[in-house]
Amino acid sequence: MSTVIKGGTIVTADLTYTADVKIEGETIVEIGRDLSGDEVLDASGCMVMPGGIDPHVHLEMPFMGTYSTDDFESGTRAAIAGGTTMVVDFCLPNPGQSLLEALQRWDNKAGRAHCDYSYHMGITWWDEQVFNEMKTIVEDKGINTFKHFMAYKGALMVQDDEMYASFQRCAELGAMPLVHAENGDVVADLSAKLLAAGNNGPEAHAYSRPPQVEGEATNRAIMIADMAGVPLYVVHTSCEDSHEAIRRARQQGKRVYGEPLIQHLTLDESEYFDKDWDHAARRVMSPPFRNKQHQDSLWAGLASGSLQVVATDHCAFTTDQKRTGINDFTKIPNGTGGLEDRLPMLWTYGVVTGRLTMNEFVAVTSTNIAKILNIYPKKGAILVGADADIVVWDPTKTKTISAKTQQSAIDYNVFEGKQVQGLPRFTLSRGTVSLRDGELTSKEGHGQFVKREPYQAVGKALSTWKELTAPRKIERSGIPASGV
Ligand SMILES: NC(=O)NCCC(=O)O
Ligand SMILES: [Zn+2]
Ligand SMILES: [Zn+2]
Repeated sequence: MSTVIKGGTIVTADLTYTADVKIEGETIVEIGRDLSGDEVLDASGCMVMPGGIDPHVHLEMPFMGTYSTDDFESGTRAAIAGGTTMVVDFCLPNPGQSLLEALQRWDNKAGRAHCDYSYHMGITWWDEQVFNEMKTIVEDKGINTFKHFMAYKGALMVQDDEMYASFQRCAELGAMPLVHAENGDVVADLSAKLLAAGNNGPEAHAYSRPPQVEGEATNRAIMIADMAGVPLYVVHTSCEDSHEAIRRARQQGKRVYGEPLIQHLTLDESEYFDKDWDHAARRVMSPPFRNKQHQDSLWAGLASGSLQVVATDHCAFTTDQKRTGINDFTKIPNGTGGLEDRLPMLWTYGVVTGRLTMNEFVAVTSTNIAKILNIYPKKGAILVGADADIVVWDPTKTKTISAKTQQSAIDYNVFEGKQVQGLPRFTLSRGTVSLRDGELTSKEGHGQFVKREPYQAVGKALSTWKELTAPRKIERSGIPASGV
């Protein structure tokens, strides 16, 4: 059975051209003019692009005494509806729990996925068992990224010595560390002071996490990664303070990547000042939304290449779950949704406004992260031999975002009322048409785990340089006799 996507404009991270795309089974087999096949999908007036890859989601995540409400079923259904064909979740062991045991738990949940998926493994505690299991995770389980939380003191947070040890282990294994970069000690202290002063509303969540806590932690993680000789990926980069650290590190030749979220690019801190408690609490996430200057910095980073990826950190809690923190902002579950809206929002606020080109759009929603995750060109590409993960994008199609029509299982949408221009006409997941003329046709359980190989090139370059520049003992002849 073959499918031909006909009459569209192929848009990749570096090329724009007119051609048809032929798919057999799960794979792109031909790109050219006047192709024929068993089924034809009309792409006239549309862009044919690699499906979106969201490298940062938390589906059914155990967090702050509850679980995020979107699971692998509803979350990946939302992904497909918005043109995203792969997500990367975070497997998070409980303190003291084996990484392999945690992985089993995540595998049990992910079997319901509508699109392909992978995991980052969380380093949430540290001892010899974790050190040993990291090797199995990389070499046998196909996971080459390890996440470290520098915030959430008393829960997921790791200390600097643990982070340094884990980063060195990543270097040995050809893996890459990720960081949630906020200074958790400062956040805890600011939170306690705000609460003691009676400042218990959702706006205090933002006050407790100023840009400095993110800038400091980003700098610290970058320096620790440099000393360990590993590349570093900084998740949810929300402000200039963190972006500046990443930009500077890259100018110095360090392999550091930054990931703004669609929420931080398009929503600002005024959301927390809303008189409606629910409105403000629904937008509580870490880091919090920032002001316009920080947003401008993130947009500039995407255009100039100092920031590489736009994600969602989709971690959706219902209003009822948010109300756990009604008298204490530190108990409001942290997280917002966005999986269905990432591509339409970025197209509308990025491409339609001229902040990004179409090719840059593809780069930051798909191709760059495929390269960073070491799955390119299987994913993130319109090339012969690549997986047929494709979005046929209609730039004239519009809608008003509303919780009433969304796939996500929660009862609101942080982008409620936003008019978007640019939506998928078709979404194909490994050759299967999963969204047809805007209607979902995807199947629960279609998604497969994507194995990721260790990093060869960057790992080798960094370890070679590290070895060349390592401190060496100076051999001396004629050492003077001791003066004693
Ligand atoms: N971001 C957020 O507030 N919740 C999800 C967990 C995390 O990424 O920190
Ligand atoms: Zn985080
Ligand atoms: Zn996250």
